[in-house]
Amino acid sequence: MTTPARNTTLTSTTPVGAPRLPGAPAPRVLPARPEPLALHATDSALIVVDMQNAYASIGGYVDSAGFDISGAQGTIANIARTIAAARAAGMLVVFLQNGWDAAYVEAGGPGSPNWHKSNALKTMRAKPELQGKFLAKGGWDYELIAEMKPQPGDIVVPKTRYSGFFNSTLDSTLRARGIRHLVFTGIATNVCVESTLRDAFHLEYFAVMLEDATHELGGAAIQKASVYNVETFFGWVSTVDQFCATFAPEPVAQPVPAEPAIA
Ligand SMILES: NC(=O)N/C=C\C(=O)O
Repeated sequence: MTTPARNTTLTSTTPVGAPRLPGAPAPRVLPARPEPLALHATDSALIVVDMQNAYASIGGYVDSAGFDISGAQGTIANIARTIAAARAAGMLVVFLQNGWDAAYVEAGGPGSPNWHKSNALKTMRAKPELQGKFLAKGGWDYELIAEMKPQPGDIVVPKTRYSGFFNSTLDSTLRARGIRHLVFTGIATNVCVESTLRDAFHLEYFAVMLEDATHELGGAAIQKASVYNVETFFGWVSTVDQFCATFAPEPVAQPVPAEPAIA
């Protein structure tokens, strides 16, 4: 089977974005593929997906289940930069946090596909000595990593399935604040990031993924496929540098000193 060629023909330089009221201030324009995105810090949210020990730390769930997260350190640094830029610009920061109650009632039993597909649950069933360790509320694995502790003004949304919109407060939290654009970062690109971003598309949000602030589960080809899906079907793709440059503080105009009077 051949990999489909990257669709490079349907690009444009005209920015797109949510409609604005007449008289609204000019938006910032984020360079993105396939088109630049016009957005304000105040009608946008940075979504940080599942930056928990389970997904980003050695000894956490995905590492223990055999996935390669050796590239996660670079992703962590890039997300930390993005969070700092978003907070400085006054953009809402939302942390998604994946997992279940300590008794795993929220995970579902054999009647739930989640019980069969969750590699956390499967790994714990295969190794009973790990039972209770992965993604259980109150445990280290469930915690957000040290580099990404929420600050006052940030919002944490717990979730029990891959999509952050499923059975959660995410949609109402965003709508109540007039948010129309979502900037996606986190782990994993091809699972919880893409699932949440796809649902965002169906709920009429303009979603952009910062490709170097995400990390895949499954290898480089999987990252490429997910980026292709987002860019071609569900949203837009940009980078951390482009995001930080777009939302950098605007230079403040300095008063011009008066000419000395000639005697
Ligand atoms: N956060 C994620 O992308 N999670 C992926 C797999 C899992 O939670 O089992």
